[in-house]
Formats: sequence, structure tokens, C-alpha cells
Amino acid sequence: MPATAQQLVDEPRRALLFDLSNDERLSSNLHVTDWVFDRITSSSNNLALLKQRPYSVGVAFLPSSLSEDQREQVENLLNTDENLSWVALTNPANLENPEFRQLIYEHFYDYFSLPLNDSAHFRCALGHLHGMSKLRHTEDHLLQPVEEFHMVGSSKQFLGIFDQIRRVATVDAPVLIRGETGVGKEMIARAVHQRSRHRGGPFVAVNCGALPETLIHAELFGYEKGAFTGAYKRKIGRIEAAQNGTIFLDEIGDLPQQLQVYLLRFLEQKTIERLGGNQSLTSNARVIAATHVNLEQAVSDGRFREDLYYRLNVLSIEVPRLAQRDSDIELLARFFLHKFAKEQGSVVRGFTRQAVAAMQSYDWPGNVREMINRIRRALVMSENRMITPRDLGLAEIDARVEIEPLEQVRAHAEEVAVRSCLSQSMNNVSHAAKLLGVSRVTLYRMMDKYGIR
Ligand SMILES: Nc1ncnc2c1ncn2[C@@H]1O[C@H](COP(=O)(O)OP(=O)(O)OP(=O)(O)O)[C@@H](O)[C@H]1O
Repeated sequence: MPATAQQLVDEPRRALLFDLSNDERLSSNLHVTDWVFDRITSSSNNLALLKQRPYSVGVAFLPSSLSEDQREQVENLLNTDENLSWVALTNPANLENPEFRQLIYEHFYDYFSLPLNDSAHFRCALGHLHGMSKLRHTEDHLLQPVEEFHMVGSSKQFLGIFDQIRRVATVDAPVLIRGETGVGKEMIARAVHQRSRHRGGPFVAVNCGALPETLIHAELFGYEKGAFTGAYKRKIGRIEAAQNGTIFLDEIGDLPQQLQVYLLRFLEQKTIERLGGNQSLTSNARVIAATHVNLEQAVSDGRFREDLYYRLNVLSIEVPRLAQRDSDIELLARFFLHKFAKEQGSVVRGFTRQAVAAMQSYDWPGNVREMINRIRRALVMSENRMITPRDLGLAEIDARVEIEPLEQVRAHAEEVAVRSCLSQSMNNVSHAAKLLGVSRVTLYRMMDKYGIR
């Protein structure tokens, strides 16, 4: 659980001191005003100590040469707690070694050469890290994902979806989920299933657009032995297999017309027939359908049955495009970055401001799925600890453009006008005042205000 700001303020400034130098004198001689160091020597007792006290700053005494084992030990410890930032103390000769340089570059915020002659500088770096950690806690707190049903989102639109999921889960009627590709329709369908009284049964998903008509028929409704050439034995269809559970019909708009009739019968009578069979079977599977096409248009074009449309559209959830869910973009991006970085043991820590700006102004045609792919790729491509727009394959946007308060803009314009009028009139105040349409007294006041002599 993140520490509160008050807790962080009250915390004594304690740093973890990881000493691999084999020379206790070095660390016991480390005296820095306002700081207390808790020394550990091998990573075995580290985890326990880290759990006891959430450190924000770590100092590592690195020996002249690191064995493979020691290097692994250091890397393990450095990766144990992402909220702990490290400063290295090392012999300058070590920096000749490229591997050592890489270790420092990838894992440390800063390094200092031994002997530590300038402890004021060192103290400053520790203070800086401590402050940054406080900021990170605040930011983490602000970016805390609202995670429900394993879904992340905090935009007004997405909170509305959480609400709709809870509502539609309590009834048995069909649900139609609409939204562009990759917005999370299947995820929402699973969430409805998990909250519904059907959660004890299976969740069976079928993509109605992925198979040709004959196959989709057999897939959905099953077939009897001998129903067609190659039907050597009976096959249970997906609707039957979803008994007591949920059948998720993705891309319902692509369902061939003939099958629309059978699906309608199932929705009305809760019965199905296997291909080549003459027996009616009942299934109590709940239907959730999803579409990325405009079904009303498909109905008016005669591609989708109107009666089926009304049957399916009893409850509907509209999922907005990612680009319309402003506050979800950064939240989701950080969520996926941390998730994948952890999985891959990556040293990447976050996004540059430019990367956040680029993501926020990008259109995301492939929505969340596209974001996942871009972040996975960026983790592989990134050469630094922060992901750039380039790593994400996005155009760079100037993140520094800031909106200034109107008063500031006005004052700036006024100053420019006064300066240029004075310069045009060769510093003749009467003439400049005339050009500006103000009295000399007013112009003198303005010159005072802007420090113009
Ligand atoms: N809010 C979210 N939080 C976490 N992960 C999400 C969220 N929304 C979508 N995803 C992830 O994005 C990917 C795409 O989601 P999903 O398959 O549900 O989209 P879809 O709308 O059904 O796509 P399609 O129309 O192409 O079938 C999945 O990996 C899903 O886990």
C-alpha cells in the first residue's frame, strides 16, 4: 500500500546501505548529516529488511571487481523494490570497465567516487532522491488504477462502464456490447459473466466473422454423426457447450443470414438443433454479443435481421474509443508498462513527458490492443530507462507547450508593444505615448512596471 504524504514527511531519513566492499571500515566511516544508514552485506537478509521498512533511498558500496555472482546479487537487489532508488559508491578505476559502466547506467540514479571527499554533494544527491521518491508516491497515488474485473480505467466513461457491468450482470437478458476493435469488448463480456449467476458455468467465445458459413453453423450448433462428409462422430456445438454459462458471440454483425434465423430461434425458445439432427435440445446459456459495425445500418441495408437485432439489443453497453477516454490513456500505458517490464525483467521505468504527450494526442485506431503492442515493442526497442515517442513508434509532440494565464499573456503583449513603440520613436516618450494612444503618465507607469529605462 503506498505511504501517505504525511507518513513520508514524518519518516526519518534512513537509507539502505548495501555493502559489497568487504571492508566494514568504509561504511562505518560514512557520515552524512541527517542520514542514518542500515547496513546489509549480502542479499540474503535483504528482503526481510526491505519488508520491515520501506526505504526510498539505497546506497551501494561496490567492490573493485564484481564476480558474476555478486553482479547477479546486486541486480536482484536493485530490482527488488521499484520504489527504491540507488546511488553507487565506487572506486573510479571501476568505471574503465564497460560492464561496470553499464550496471551503473542502468540501475543507479548517480554514482560517487571513493574516497568520498565531497560529502555535501553526496548528501544533496540523497536528499534529491528522497524528494523524488515523495513525488513518485504522490504520482503513483494519483495514477492508482481503478481496477475491477481486471480492467483498468478511471475516466468518467469507463467508470460508467463498470457501473453498467454490475447492472447487466444481475439479469439474464442478452447484452449487446458495441465498440471499435480492441476497446475491450470481450473483457467486458467476461466481466459480466463473472458477476452473473452463470459464473459457475463456462464462458465460451465464438468469433462469428472468422469462419465460413458452413463451419460456423457446425461450430455454433454442433452436428450429428454423418451430417455431412467427414462428420465421423457427433460434435457438441458451442451454444450447447455453454450450458449454465455464457456464450459470447463476437462480431455478431458478420453472422450469415441463415444462421441469424437459428440464433433467433435459440433466443426465443432456448432450443437448438444439431446439424443433421432432428431433436430439439435446450440450452440455458446466456448470450452476450459484440459488434464493431453499426448494426442499425446493417439492418437498414438488409444484412442483419431486424427481429434478431431487437432480441439482442435488450441491454447494451457502448464502449468509447481509447482516444476519447483521455485520463485512461496514461493510466493504461503505465499499467501495461509495469506489467510487461516486470514480466520481462526490464529496467525501463517509465515514459518521458514527450511520450505521454505523444500518446495523448495519438488517435489509437487499434485502441487498447494497439497500445499493448506498442508498449511491448517499446520495451524491446528502448535503450534507456524512459520510453520515448520514438520507441513507441509515435510522432513527437512538443510537451512543453503550456497554456499561460490570460493576465500573463496580456502583460507580455503590453510589454512588447511598449518596447517596440519606444524603439520606433527613438525613446521619445511623448511620441511613443501618442503611438500607443495613452498619456505620458501612463506610459511612464508601464515603463516602471516592466523595468524599461
Ligand atoms: N480497460 C482495460 N484494462 C486492461 N486491459 C484491457 C482493457 N481494455 C482492453 N484491455 C486489453 O486489450 C486487449 C483487447 O481487448 P478485447 O479483446 O477485449 O477487445 P475487443 O474489443 O473484444 O477486440 P475485438 O473487437 O478486436 O475482438 C486485451 O488484451 C485486453 O485484455
